Amino acid sequence: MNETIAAIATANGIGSISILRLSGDRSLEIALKLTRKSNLQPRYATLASLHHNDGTLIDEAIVIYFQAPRSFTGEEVVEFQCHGGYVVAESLLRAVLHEGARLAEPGEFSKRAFLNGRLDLTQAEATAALIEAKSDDAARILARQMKGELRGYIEGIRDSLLEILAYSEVVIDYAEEDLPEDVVDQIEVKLENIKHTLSRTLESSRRRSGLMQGFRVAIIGKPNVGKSSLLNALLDYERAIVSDIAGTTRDTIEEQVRIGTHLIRLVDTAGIRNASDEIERIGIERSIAAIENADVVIALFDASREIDEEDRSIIDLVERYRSEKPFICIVNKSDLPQVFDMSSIEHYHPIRLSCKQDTQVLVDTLSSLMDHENDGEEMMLISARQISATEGAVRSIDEAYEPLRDGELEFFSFHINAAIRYVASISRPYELDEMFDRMFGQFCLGK
Ligand SMILES: Nc1nc2c(c(=O)[nH]1)N(C=O)[C@@H](CNc1ccc(C(=O)N[C@@H](CCC(=O)O)C(=O)O)cc1)CN2
Ligand SMILES: Nc1nc2c(ncn2[C@@H]2O[C@H](COP(=O)(O)OP(=O)(O)OP(=O)(O)O)[C@@H](O)[C@H]2O)c(=O)[nH]1
Ligand SMILES: [K+]
Ligand SMILES: [Mg+2]
Repeated sequence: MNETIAAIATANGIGSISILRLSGDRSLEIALKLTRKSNLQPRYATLASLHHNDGTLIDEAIVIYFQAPRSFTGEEVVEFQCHGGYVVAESLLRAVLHEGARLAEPGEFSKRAFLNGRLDLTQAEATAALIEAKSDDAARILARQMKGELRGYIEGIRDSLLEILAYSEVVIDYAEEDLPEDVVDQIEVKLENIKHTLSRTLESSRRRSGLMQGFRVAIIGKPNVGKSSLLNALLDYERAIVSDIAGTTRDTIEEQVRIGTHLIRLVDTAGIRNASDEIERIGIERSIAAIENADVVIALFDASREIDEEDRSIIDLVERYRSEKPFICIVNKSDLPQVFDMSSIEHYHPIRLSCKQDTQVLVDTLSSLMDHENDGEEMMLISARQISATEGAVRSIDEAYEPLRDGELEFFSFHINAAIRYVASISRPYELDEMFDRMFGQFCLGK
């Protein structure tokens, strides 16, 4: 008999309804006691009065019984939908604890669902992330992963690697001779495909990492072009200090803002200046760091001043990095007399605007750029854990080629085994049995 766990599943605070969940062997028994009913029909919403042991009425609530294994955790589950607020659900919780349930640890319902094979780790991670998602884009991908999209992808790769490993193990154990040349070629092609798939996933996950935490948009430009003014305009409040003194912003400022359905992390940097002294040099380095850490870069120029050396060092940076990431060139202060020579940046398709008046044109540009970034339906890894495991798998596959060609199948198996473990760790642990099932199932070795 396992322990029956209980928790209030809804947020703490005033709301019309709260849900309390029970999971474990004694869930039904406890529910029957509180409802004073003789039975609860599985998966039916039943209106019932709930009572404490001493007969005090707790609430009138909706009760739903999920009979094992057809429940979220795979165990016996009962849900109570009671009245909200601070008191009722707490009182109900005390009642179920009194009947022998214990308070669940954080994540314990999901842990049980995982241990009972209802969820794999990608689904558990996606569920946790979905609850914290900050944008529609992230939520869309996470909802699909919660339903098993990434799980299916990982299982497919695990299966292909397992097939290769099982084959290698059979040859090691039972074949007298080396692998024929064409078989080596075939295995190599299969490995190459797997590696290619994983590498593409890694690449697109890194490229689109902004989806989860918000796209980082860095604003660079020489002093006084209006970087902080632009940040404030996009945020719609006076976050950064703005003044006509060059070098007002000394440290990097970062703030989140929603643009359309997207979440953006805006980064205001110190103005880039020619490296005449130590402090200014640090300013340049900070801007380069900002570019390198950004998903999108806004390069800002000042329409009311002549183009100068400082602008040129910005243009140099645009030129240097623009093949690596999207740049948006903005010529600010369009409300003032226009002095800036546009021809020097014409081929970057600059946008003219005034931070003092209207930044909508930039908002639209950013919005369509983000829409475009999210187009890809490629598989996406959502955590550092998943990424490092995938990198490990690619590394292990790389190390497997040489022993395969040299006919050293023990070493080959060793590396494929490592690759499987890496891939498996993303979803659910690998068990040796799976390989044996493959080996004996597929190759009919005796009976
Ligand atoms: N009231 C309530 N709402 C909820 C949840 C919950 O646990 N309770 N969920 C909690 O996260 C989410 C829904 N996820 C769920 C996933 C599986 C099962 C479930 O009973 N699965 C069974 C039966 C499947 C079926 O009948 O189609 C199973 O997998 O065997 C329930 C909820 C969001 N909304
Ligand atoms: N007329 C006009 N003035 C602007 C506009 N945008 C910014 N300014 C002014 O330009 C000056 C510099 O603005 P900041 O936002 O501090 O410029 P910055 O690029 O952050 O400057 P540093 O942090 O010193 O590098 C301030 O006096 C702003 O009021 C604009 O669109 N039109
Ligand atoms: K300034
Ligand atoms: Mg500033």
